[in-house]
Amino acid sequence: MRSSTWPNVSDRRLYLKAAEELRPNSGQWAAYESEGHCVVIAGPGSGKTKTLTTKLARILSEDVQEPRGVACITYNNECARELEQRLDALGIEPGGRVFIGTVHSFSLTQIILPYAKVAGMGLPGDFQVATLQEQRGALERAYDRVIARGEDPHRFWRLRMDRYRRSHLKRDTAAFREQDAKCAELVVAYEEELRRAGLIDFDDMPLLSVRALREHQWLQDAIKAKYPVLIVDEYQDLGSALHQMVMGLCFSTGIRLFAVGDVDQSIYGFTGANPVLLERLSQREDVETVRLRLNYRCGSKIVTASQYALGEERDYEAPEGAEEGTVFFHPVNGNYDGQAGYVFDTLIPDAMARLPDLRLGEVAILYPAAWIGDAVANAAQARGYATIRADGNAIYPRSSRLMRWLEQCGTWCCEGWKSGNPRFSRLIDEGCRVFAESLTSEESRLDFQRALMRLLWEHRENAMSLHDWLLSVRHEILRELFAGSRTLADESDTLDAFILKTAPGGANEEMTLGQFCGHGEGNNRINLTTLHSSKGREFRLVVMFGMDDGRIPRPNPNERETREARRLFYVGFTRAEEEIHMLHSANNPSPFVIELAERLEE
Ligand SMILES: Nc1ncnc2c1ncn2[C@@H]1O[C@H](COP(=O)(O)OP(=O)(O)OP(=O)(O)O)[C@@H](O)[C@H]1O
Repeated sequence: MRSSTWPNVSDRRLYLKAAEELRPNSGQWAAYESEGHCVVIAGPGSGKTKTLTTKLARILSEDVQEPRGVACITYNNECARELEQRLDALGIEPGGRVFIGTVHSFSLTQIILPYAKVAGMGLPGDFQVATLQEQRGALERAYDRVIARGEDPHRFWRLRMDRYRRSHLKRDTAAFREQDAKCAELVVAYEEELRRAGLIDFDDMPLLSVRALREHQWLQDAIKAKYPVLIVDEYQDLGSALHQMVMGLCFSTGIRLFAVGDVDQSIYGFTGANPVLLERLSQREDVETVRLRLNYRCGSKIVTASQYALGEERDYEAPEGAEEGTVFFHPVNGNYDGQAGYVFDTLIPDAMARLPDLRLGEVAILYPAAWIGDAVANAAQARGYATIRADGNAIYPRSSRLMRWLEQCGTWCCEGWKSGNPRFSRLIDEGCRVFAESLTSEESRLDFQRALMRLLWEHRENAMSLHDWLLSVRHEILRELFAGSRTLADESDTLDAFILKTAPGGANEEMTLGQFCGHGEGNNRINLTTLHSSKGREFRLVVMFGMDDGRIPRPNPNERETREARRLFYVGFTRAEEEIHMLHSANNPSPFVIELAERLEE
């Protein structure tokens, strides 16, 4: 874990330098200087994350004294990963005094695991986090008990039940019982089935935490003692549970809040997120609200066009002297395989000729759904382009904390041991976080450190079979750590599924350790991801692939779905710095593309 002298002086210099970049922007500077609750609401590329990370560094260095710290909550593991990278550039690593993670992991690691027993959450001492299989079983049993109409409960009820659970935090209200009575019964039965098996699931985590916080003022005080400041990124996408938590922790207990978000980038309504909560927060009198207008990311033409992409007027603009940027349209005939071929045979080579210093790592191809990405990934592979894929069909989920840690360990074996990137101490720190439940004593952490060093040192070979490497790590390091953990069952399944893919006869049997961690290509791989997962990121050149009617928006959308699809289109569009390429079927463009082209024509 991090030593107590952190952040050190050189780190301070890093954030002070970053702060100087905020100074000319009066809004960013006001947020940086804020002393009470502060909410920054602003459009894409306006520096929300930059302001948030610089402010976090300042708070740690100047406001919050050891051993107290700061909790920083964001939407999903991808966003957490992005934040960690940006904080790393300011000399800040998570761990010790800084929590960076999702609302679920905050609830689990900071509230449920330490306090479940004393707060009387009604969980057995050895409760476990349910695997997907266990959740399915609980839903089937609950469905048979209270509905039993012969439908497939996963297909017809899962989403509906999840949304209901997330939007109704209290189980003892008339609204919960009556708004959708059948669903309410199913929720109660499902939660009973889980508890009967000694399990909690993902959605239980914030729900149980909010309930416990509401019931016990001492619990709120305990969280405040550890984290006197709460920082929230992407507030618009965090649902009512987090909002309730913020209301209690910040406005009744006095934890200081620093939150950023953008209602126009709210794209997770289908999971129960509600952008109105952010507006509501900003209207409070005890909150300083800062709005930002400049978009530092996108060229000036792209900033203007982004408002056509959103379909609403905004007063955003690029800073003076910004490049223009260009919007390209590519109507292409044929199926997705053919269109993906066009990207690698024509679009990218042309772009490389126009922008000779463009690196592949600065290019992203975004698509509306992971299965569409398969066509892109296959076309790239067939033409020898290296890619890095971060959607649900990637060969392993990049959002998995364990897999990220393994990637880092692999990088250390390939070149990191020589270059110090990543440092070995970093692997240990992150490993201690992932396996916090098993590594509870100084002695166990030292054993872990020794065993990991021995294993990685003996496996420093880029060309070695990934399968052999994974098996060794699984066997010699992870087996015991998994056994001592109640929360890593899914991570362990993810790893085992990946090990199977790399086994003889598996789809990735040829994969080497070097390929696994991108050795030799470094960051020089084209980024492939869904529009959803592109949130918070930026690239010099963005291709929006599959921008067809029926894909975005989906067929027969209602008004709410159309609005959310439009915001998704806007999120993808605003990832581009210099060039944005709209690729669509020649005879079936999305209505959003048509409107964008018409307005640009005007
Ligand atoms: N004051 C500034 N001066 C120069 N560059 C800046 C400034 N503020 C932000 N930037 C740059 O603008 C880009 C966008 O910043 P950032 O990612 O923080 O924006 P954001 O508001 O979080 O965007 P989004 O909501 O689209 O994810 C980054 O490259 C960042 O370094």
